[in-house]
Amino acid sequence: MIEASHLYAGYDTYVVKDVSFSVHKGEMFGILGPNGSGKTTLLKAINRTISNAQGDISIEGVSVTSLSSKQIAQKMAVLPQHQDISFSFTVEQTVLMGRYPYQRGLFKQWTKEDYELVEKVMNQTGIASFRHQTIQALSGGERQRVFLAQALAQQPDILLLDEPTNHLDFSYQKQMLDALKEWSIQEKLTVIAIFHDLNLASLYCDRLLLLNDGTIHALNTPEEIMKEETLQYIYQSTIKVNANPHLAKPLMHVVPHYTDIHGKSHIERSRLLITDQHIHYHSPKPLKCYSSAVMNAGFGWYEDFLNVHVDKSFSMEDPLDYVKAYAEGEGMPIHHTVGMMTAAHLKDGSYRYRTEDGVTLLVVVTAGTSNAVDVVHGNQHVSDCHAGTINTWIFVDGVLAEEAYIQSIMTATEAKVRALVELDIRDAVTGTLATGTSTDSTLIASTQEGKTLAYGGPISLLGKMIGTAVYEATKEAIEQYQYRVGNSQ
Ligand SMILES: Nc1ncnc2c1ncn2[C@@H]1O[C@H](COP(=O)(O)OP(=O)(O)OP(=O)(O)O)[C@@H](O)[C@H]1O
Repeated sequence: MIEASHLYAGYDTYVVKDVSFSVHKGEMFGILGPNGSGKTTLLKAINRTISNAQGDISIEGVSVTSLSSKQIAQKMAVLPQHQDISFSFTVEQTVLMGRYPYQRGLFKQWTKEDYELVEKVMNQTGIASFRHQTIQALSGGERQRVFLAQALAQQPDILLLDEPTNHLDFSYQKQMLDALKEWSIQEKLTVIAIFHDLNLASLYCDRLLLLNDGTIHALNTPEEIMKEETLQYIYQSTIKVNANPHLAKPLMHVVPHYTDIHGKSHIERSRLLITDQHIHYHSPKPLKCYSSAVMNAGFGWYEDFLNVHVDKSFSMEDPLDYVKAYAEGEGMPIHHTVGMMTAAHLKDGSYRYRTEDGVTLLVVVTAGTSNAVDVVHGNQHVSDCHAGTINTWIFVDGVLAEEAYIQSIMTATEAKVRALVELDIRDAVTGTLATGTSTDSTLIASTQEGKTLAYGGPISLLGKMIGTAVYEATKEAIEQYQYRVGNSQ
């Protein structure tokens, strides 16, 4: 364990003021803070490379003031922010310098162990292939890795890093942090690193120290530190915090503030195209969409929304490939397009387009009810996917909160069920009232511009609009479907 108590450090005046903390063995500890908040000065104070410093640093209970500089170097290695490269040593020679703290005797020579260790760290940092090149002939990122190798060759218990991913491309940032994390877990290396990237710090560090104007503003786990209010206060900037979709970690993103040259986007009826083969809605700007579509389901931003007609006998083995190929054939880029499919006749589909109280809504429903299911008796059905389905699209001109997306889908589902019940649609297996079909799909997409819509429940403005529009459109689409089926018998 390394302990810093009541550290003061600076130049003409103290920049770091009364900073105390401890870092456990094998911990990965991040130091964050705005430019000029004192991060580098704090690192120098820990490493005792600043003259104007007060307070104590102890390693495993032993104060560093009682250790020689060689002893400190055996315990602690540093990767500074900027490296002096006025010399022209080769990569291998530079890494070997990390072994100086271990040299003994009058005739200082490198041992077999030194060379073996240097070989190991050069391989770990991916620099062995250019071992004979001079350090000056390397790129900024390559040099960064050479100096990391040098620090590792020191075999320290504690590694201090000032912006270790500076100069590194995306792939090497990940490689370096993965390696540091691995060493901290496997070899109990204690890592204390300065970060500017909030996401990398949160992903890799066990705890974070947030420095502001030379003092500790917060010291806690990434989950506790990464609060929107804290970050906005410290960085004086709008930073949004969401859940990382892959890990139980916060995900930070800046919200840019500039005038969009494309202007505002609106939901417009004229952008909806209905043919026998497909229904297509195109938005000139991406809409924030949440869907259970075949192609590009989940949350995302999309410009094209596609509902493709397939024959009732369509084999459901590979619906995604089919929708992808169809979208590409129509010139709709896959990464821009949400795609669904249905066996319903698209011309029987129904839509509602209306504006109320500054909010515009477009609802599009296609319906076939041959696979109608009573959700209460789903267990009496065999698991089999058919293309007869009710697809519900909801487009909103407004700023929807995340809960409004979920509530809107609940409201739309309740409105759909109401239409099915009123039309006495029955589950063919159980004979009971159906609540949907076996493969219904829904999407809700919003411009995220205009009026803020915090809720989508049945008596909110948005919920009221969705409730009636989905009910009416579903009822009309099913009636048209029934009329067609009745006439074809
Ligand atoms: N050698 C120096 N002499 C005098 N003042 C200095 C020196 N180095 C840094 N400072 C001042 O100390 C303050 C803290 O600097 P420091 O480099 O510790 O901040 P930092 O948080 O690491 O900043 P950055 O994020 O920009 O790297 C700054 O106001 C800086 O101008």
